Amino acid sequence: MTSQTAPRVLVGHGTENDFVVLPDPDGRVWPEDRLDAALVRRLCDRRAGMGGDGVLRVVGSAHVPDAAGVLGDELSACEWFMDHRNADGSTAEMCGNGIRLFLHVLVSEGLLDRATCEAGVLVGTRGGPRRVGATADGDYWVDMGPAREFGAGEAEVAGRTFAGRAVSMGNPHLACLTDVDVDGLDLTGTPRFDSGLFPDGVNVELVNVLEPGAHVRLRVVERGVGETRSCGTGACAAGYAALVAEGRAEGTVVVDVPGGRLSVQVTPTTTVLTGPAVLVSAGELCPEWLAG
Ligand SMILES: N[C@@H](CCC[C@H](N)C(=O)O)C(=O)O
Repeated sequence: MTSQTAPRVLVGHGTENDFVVLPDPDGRVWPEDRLDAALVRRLCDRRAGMGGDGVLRVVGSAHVPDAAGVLGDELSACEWFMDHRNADGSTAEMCGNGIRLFLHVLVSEGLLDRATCEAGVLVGTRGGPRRVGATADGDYWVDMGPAREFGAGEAEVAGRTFAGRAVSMGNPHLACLTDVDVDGLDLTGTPRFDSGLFPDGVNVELVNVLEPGAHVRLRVVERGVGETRSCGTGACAAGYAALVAEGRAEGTVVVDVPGGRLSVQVTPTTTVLTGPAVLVSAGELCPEWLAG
């Protein structure tokens, strides 16, 4: 079979935020009109598809029509582009767990050598270029740039109202520090929020502080997905909010999520997220399923 009839597909996760990964180096396997929102929803379906919180297309930036617009002068510095889709088929500007898995896939698929990966590379995203690299112990880090706070807001979720900070990590977040035990919340519903503050929707983080400015527990309801077991950009927003609550502009915060543990290092100009990336399986999509 050729790649035209049976495209390669991988499944992996970062702290159990899981993704269907589609290698497409020269952009010929999954052009925009083929990988449309309906197919993304089918791929992410946990019963009738591969199953995942989203899709990551691994594509050369030169083959993404709108890459020049988001990467500007740095287009040529970003050989690769993380084309991220949420499970509902929508696109997002950034994905902190996904971009670590993206780098892991570049190496495992032989598209990037390990030494370059360890040194760190710029990857294009719809939120702009992000530097990503590997740690000596096999984890991955990504520099998201500074957390940008743009107001205060509220979300109604689990029958309660939570107040939080509106924070952009490239994508929008409402990071709510709360004394309500987040482990006891039913997060199956859709959060209500101020669409004036968040015209493009929002990811809602509910955060218990375990150690002020140093350690938090997080649950998250993601835009375009629902509750997930982890959100890397959400962890960054939560880490930033936990530090600001202590009057600090920098520090390192351990973020426990249902799917594991992440580390977030904040300075006024950078937010470095570190955590694992795990590949679970690799194979081919069945042409019969694709045609269905
Ligand atoms: N899980 C991701 C974020 C994915 C995008 C998000 N749902 C959005 O729409 O902004 C992460 O690890 O950051």
